[in-house]
Amino acid sequence: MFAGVAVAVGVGGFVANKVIKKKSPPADIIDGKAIAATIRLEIKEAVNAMQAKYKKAPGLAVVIVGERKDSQTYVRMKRKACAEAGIVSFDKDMPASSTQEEVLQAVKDFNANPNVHGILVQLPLPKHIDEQTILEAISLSKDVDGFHPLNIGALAMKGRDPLFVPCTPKGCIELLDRSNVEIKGKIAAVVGRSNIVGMPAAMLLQKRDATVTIVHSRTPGAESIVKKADIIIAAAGSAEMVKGSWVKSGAVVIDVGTNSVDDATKKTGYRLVGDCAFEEVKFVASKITPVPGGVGPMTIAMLLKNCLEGAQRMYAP
Ligand SMILES: Nc1nc2c(c(=O)[nH]1)N[C@@H](CN(C=O)c1ccc(C(=O)N[C@@H](CCC(=O)O)C(=O)O)cc1)CN2
Repeated sequence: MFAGVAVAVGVGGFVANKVIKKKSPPADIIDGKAIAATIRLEIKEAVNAMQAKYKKAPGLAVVIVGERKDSQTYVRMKRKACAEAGIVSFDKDMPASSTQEEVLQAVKDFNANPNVHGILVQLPLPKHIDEQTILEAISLSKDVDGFHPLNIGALAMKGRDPLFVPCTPKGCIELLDRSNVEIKGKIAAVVGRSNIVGMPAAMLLQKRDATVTIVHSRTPGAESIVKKADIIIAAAGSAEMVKGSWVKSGAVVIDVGTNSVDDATKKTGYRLVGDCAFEEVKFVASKITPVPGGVGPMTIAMLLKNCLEGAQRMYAP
């Protein structure tokens, strides 16, 4: 943000009023990587305690269908995080040619396995498989992604709580809480309305007594709506869409986007950017998450947390 400051400037005995544009100091960075690391240690301790008490470790089934590079990276990260936390991962890697029946069977087998407390099917699935059918086949009590319609339905209802909350929106709220950002009574804008992030994030904010508007690709005057918000969750999947001019001075900005843009200066040929124009927004917001290193690591930490909670419910209901 630029604040206009009127100062008296003396030039050779002549004093004139001049407006100097002074840049606000940059926002505090909400370090999702560090917060996620702390949470993962907390989970590891809780897993050790569960081992000591029940002689059981939480088990997470991770199903991946196909060879998408990004999905393989995320699944590798999830399995590594499980191993570090003492959570046993049950791996099911299926070729892209797998039929819907075969994927359904994998889910049913994990539903029936008492050592599996959480089942995650990495999205997106190949086009010939109906995602919704697969997600609805996951046992409610093992739905660690929180994508089952009954879990989503409970999230939408006043006075009801789902068994599991989707990991990325849960991570956004955890980032706000651990950064001492008050949610109650605040105006919030969620940019994006996906089932995985935007819509559940809006419901979570509302459950915490924020007044929430969801802004999407068909919203007229999106900028002026976002500009009223004290808390912005940007989850549109559109690189650097939220500009500095969209953000109210002092707002808290949680950027969920991970968009890769070409960058010839990088060894990889690309770099990751969020849904916010970070270099502009950081001079307007009071707190902001970076990309990478903001919400992404929290998605995995929350997956572990959901799996632990699922196992705890089974052994100590
Ligand atoms: N079954 C699910 N599928 C998908 C989900 C999900 O929650 N459940 N979310 C996304 C992808 N995702 C997890 O699966 C995910 C995305 C990003 C990150 C992350 O840590 N990103 C890093 C950058 C990593 C990189 O360099 O590529 C960051 O932001 O710092 C973790 C998990 C879609 N599918």
